[in-house]
Parts: sequence; structure tokens; C-alpha cells
Amino acid sequence: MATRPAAEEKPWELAAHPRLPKGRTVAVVVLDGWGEAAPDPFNCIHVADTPTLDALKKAAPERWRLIKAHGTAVGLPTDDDMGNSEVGHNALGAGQIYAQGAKLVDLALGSGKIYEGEGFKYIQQSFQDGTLHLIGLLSDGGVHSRFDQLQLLLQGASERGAKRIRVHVLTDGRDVADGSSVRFVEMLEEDLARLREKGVDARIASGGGRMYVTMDRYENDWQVVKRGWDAHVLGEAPHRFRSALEALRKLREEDPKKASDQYLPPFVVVDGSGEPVGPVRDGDAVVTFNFRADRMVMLAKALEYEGFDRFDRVRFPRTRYAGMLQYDGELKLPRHYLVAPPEIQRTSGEYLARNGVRTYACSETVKFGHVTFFWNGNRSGYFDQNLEKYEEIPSDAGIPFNVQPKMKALEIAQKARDAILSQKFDQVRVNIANGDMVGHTGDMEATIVGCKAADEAVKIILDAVEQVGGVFVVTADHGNAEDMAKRDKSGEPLRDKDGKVQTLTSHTLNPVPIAIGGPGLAPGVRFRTDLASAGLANVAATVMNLHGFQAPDHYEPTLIQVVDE
Ligand SMILES: O=C(O)[C@H](O)COP(=O)(O)O
Ligand SMILES: [Mn+2]
Ligand SMILES: [Mn+2]
Repeated sequence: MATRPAAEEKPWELAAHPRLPKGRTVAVVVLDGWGEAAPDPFNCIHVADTPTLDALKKAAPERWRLIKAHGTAVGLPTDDDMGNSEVGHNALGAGQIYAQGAKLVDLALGSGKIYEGEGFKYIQQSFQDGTLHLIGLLSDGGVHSRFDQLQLLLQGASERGAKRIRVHVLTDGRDVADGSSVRFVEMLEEDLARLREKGVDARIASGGGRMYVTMDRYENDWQVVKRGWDAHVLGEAPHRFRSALEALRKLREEDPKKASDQYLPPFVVVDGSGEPVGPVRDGDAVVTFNFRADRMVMLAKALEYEGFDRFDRVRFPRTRYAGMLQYDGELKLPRHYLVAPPEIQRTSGEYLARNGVRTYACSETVKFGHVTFFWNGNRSGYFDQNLEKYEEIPSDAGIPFNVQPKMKALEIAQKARDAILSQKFDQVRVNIANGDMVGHTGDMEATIVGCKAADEAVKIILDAVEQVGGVFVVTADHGNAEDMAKRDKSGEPLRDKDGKVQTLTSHTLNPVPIAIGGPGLAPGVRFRTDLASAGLANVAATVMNLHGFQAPDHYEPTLIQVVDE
């Protein structure tokens, strides 16, 4: 009996769809952080004026539905895990569900395999004479990192010879509640105290808020990474405290608005004589314990590259550096890593390029890698530069996004409109960032403005689709702006002691809408009714169909059918 060929051996050529034509321009719009929730005052999408999206929902029930964007539907460990951009865009672009970083790290830590891998053995060589530095996001959001994984790694490394450990903590407040940094630091201090009882010299050495220190992405602002470098590596920061807890309390007291968890200024912990307790030195080991790539790649470059020139490192210690995962498979960055990342293969971008589909992708800096790198299975660059064009619009840098909540929605839409009207592309793909980026600030008024701007951007794109007789797919990667309130089990908003509703800055577990349409959509196309639990991974096959191709067998099934009218 013939064995089924492995995915790698399958042909790249896609069969023609029996009912749907080739050659239609397909606009694919991803609204970042745009979930579906019951209308209430904390649903910014509901409160905002969004006539375009409202019309899509009302006009054609057979062309509008909800799909899952969280948990196991996108390869996360459990259905309690909210969705995020990485796993969302991976699923949208790859058409298949892969076990994602969070889950792979869980498995490797659970089985102990992490300690048998090349990456751990590499850093272990520094344990005898050097310090082990752990740098990452202190959070249980499960988006970039998880606190329980840090705890296990601390435990495992100390049991395997690490004698001196320094943790460099980035406070969250974005994937978890603002102010929760105190609880995480307290718990970490308890763990470190236990290690000290066992003779391990373990301490927190430096820190700062993730959006201001270290965790920039897509090279939006290298100064963010420089602040982190100075604090974590050089042991220099404008604020010096005897402990991380003191840092959190004093910095928040001084300026509670500015020193939120997300934007906490950089600090170093110093000893009794004012010396920093944990700068990175030659011979030390460094692990960045975030599993997600986008906000660790920049620091990874600074830690690894000999000829790095994006800021003055002042001192470049010779360390043994490993990432929790390898963050960029193309760049092989970092060279050493503790857990192998998901090998996302045969993405729709690659299939379509190999079948001659011309693609234009665009977003602003903060989401640019989402519709390119994440979409293409964490792969940078083009599949075929003769067929693809990726365009980045610079994001505002150095300000929180509630200050300019319209962000670059209009500019992205205008670029997409021009690309559609040029007729040079078969697929025009964009990410509109507002619902997510402004939603994360917790500023409801600004988020409402941002949602309106996103809706206006969609209108511009749909008008262009109309003009060229094209097709559109409008969807989202996960929820955010549709719920800005923390809630109890019955769904009622939680209030603080003054009766104020507690703000939710994170993503949600809500499903996201998907709408299809446009004059080029064949008349009998409608959503199937047999895929009640479909998710983001079903979108790629759908888009392939709209380009006139059948999707490969190993893809999650298409959402659409063609019925005789
Ligand atoms: O990195 C961030 O901004 C948040 O932690 C997650 O948001 P994203 O998944 O939408 O990027
Ligand atoms: Mn997102
Ligand atoms: Mn987000």
C-alpha cells in the first residue's frame, strides 16, 4: 500500500477550484484586536461609530460569521489562553494549527528535555565560573512568556549547577492587569529566597516596563532596547534601589501615571555600597526567557551580533547566550536556544507565490511583521520578490498610542487602495492596528476613536475593491477593543474600592468576525454551516479558494461553499 507522502513531498501546484475563478483581486484585511462581544458600555467597538463593519454584519448573514481566535484553535496550551498576534497571524497565514511556543516550552520543561538540549548544555558551561542571567517579561499572560516557566527554569538551572543567578525583570501591565507587577516580583523574591537558602546566590538585578525598556519590536525605537541594555548588561539606570520591590513602590508613588507597569522607568538593584548587583560580564550565561519572537529579536541582536551598530553598547561582554526559542529561523537568531520553535511549513503565502499570485502586504511598523513575518510562519523576507511587495508605514514612536489613536489607519488604507487600483496585485493584505494598540492602553475614549478610524480605513479598501470588481475578506486576529472591563464569572464588570470599573488592557477569549464580499465574489458563495467551531486556521483555505485554487488537503477546511442560486 502506498504511504501518504509527507507534507514536504507534496507538490506545490494548487488545483484549480471547480467553481471559483482565478484573477480576482482579493483584499485581506486583518483588524488587530477586534473581537465580538455583547454590546455594552465597555465594548469600544460597539460604542464607536463603525458603519462599515456594522453593514457587513447586517447585510449578508451568509457572508458574515464568527471564528475562534484563542486557545487550542490557534495552538495554545489550553482554551483559557487568550489569542495573540503571533499565533493568530500564524494560523491565518499557515492554514494549519501548530503547537505554539508556549506549549512547546511547557512540554520541554515538563519532560525535562529542555535540560538535555544543545542550548542548555551550552549555557551550562558558564555555571561553574559565571553568572546565569535570565531576562524577560514577568507575566502570566502566556503571550510572550509565562511566570511558571521562569520558576521551573530557575529551579532546573539551579539543580544543574547554576550557582549565581540574576533575573532582569520586565513588568507587563499589557497582557495582565496594571499593578500586577508587585505580585509577580513578590512571588519571584520568594523563589529566589528559597534558592538562597540552598546556597544559590540568586537575585533580581534590574528591570523596567516592557513598553519603555527592552521590548520594542520591528525596530520601531532602538532607544527602548538601549535602556534595557544599559540596565541589564551595563548595570546603569537613572534609578537605583536596594530591591525590585522598592523600585516598583517608589517609582509608582513618584509618578503613578507615567510609571505604570508597561512604562516603568529602567532601574538597577544595588548593594549596600551602591554597586549594581548584576551587570553582565565576560563568561556569563544569558537566557532571554520569552518564547515569543517579535519583542525579543532586537535585544537578541544586541546580545549576539559582533558588528552591532544600532546603539552604542559601550561594553560587549563575551557571553554564552541562548533564547528560550530561536526567534528568527531565517536569521538563525539566536544561534543557541533552549526549545526548538514550531516549524511552520507550507504557508499560504508560499503556496500562492509558487502559483503565481502577486501579493502586496502593508501595515505600520508596530504590526508590519504581523502581516509578513508571522503571516509567513515566522519567516522574514519574500518567497518571490518578483511577485511580492511588502510596504511598512512608520508608526509614531515615543508616545503611547492613546495620544494618536487614529495611528496610521488612513495611510495604510490609502496604500492598499492604490495597490488594488494599480491592478498589479492579486492579493492586497493589510493589518489595521488601532483596536489592539489603543486597546492595550486601557484608554476607552481613545480606543473608541481608534475603532472609528479602523472602520474608515476598511471603507476605503472596500471602495477600491468595488471599483476593480474584486473580493474582500475582513477579519481579525484576536479580541481586545470589544471588552475593556475586567469581569467576574457572571460577566459583570469588576469594580475597585472606589466603585470604578477595573480596566482590561489585555486581549480576550472572544471570537472574531469574518466577512466576505465584493462584486467579484461568485453569486453562490456563502459560509458553510457545518463548521461551527472553525477558527483562524480555516481562513487560509478560504482565501485560496477566492483566488480560484483548491486548498491543499492538509489545510484546515475552507469556510465557504458555492451553492446553486
Ligand atoms: O506585544 C504586545 O503588544 C502584546 O503583548 C500582545 O499584543 P499582540 O499579540 O496583538 O501583538
Ligand atoms: Mn494582534
Ligand atoms: Mn495586542
